[in-house]
Amino acid sequence: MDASSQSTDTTGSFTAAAWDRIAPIMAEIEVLPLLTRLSDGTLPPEVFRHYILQDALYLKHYARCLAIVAAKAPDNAQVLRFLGSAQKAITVEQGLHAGFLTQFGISSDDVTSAEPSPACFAYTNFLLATAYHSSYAVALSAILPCFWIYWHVGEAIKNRPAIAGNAFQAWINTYGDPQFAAGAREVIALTDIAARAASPVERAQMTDVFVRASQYEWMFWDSAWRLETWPV
Ligand SMILES: Cc1ncc(CN)c(N)n1
Repeated sequence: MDASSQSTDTTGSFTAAAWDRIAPIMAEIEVLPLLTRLSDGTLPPEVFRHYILQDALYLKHYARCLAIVAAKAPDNAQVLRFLGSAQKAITVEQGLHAGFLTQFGISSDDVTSAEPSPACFAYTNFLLATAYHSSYAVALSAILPCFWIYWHVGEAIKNRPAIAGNAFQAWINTYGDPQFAAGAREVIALTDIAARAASPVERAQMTDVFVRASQYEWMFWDSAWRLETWPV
């Protein structure tokens, strides 16, 4: 599936070029065992438990990154648009997490006391550092893969034949939901607006952080599949 098949006309835009740049990463994401096994319902529960617990930690930091990016927006209209799409994404995902945490026997104490995996720690720290220290345009580009890649993956899995009794169906429904797609589309559009106002140097930084965040998306799923913990 390419960017345009998701009915966002990004032709010739910054985001279309950025999406092309991550094509090799997307090809690797599409064959990740965690996602293929989630899609056919055969993912071992301990892997999903690890993933969803790490994801709860991730989203806690991600929500703060979104707030920082919103605060950097150049005008009130963009602050409000960005906060709206961020709020939409967080609310949808919080609903999903609440259901899964219960389904997989994870308490709020487990979430509070959990240690981030190396991949989760690296990704969230990269996003927080970029949000704090970079311009609005660069920070926005760093947080975009989180929306866009999940939208892409959710859409691709949703379009496969549904497996009766798939324990992970709610995950597929959330990221395949038109509401999630709408939030992602808005952030893509805002990123293109920011890119048009950015200098060439800033646009190069935007591409760099977009690629780096996409690499971290791959690493996050891969690390959960390996039940990654700190080696020492
Ligand atoms: C690691 C990660 N990346 C992205 C998403 C989708 N917002 C997520 N839930 N978790």
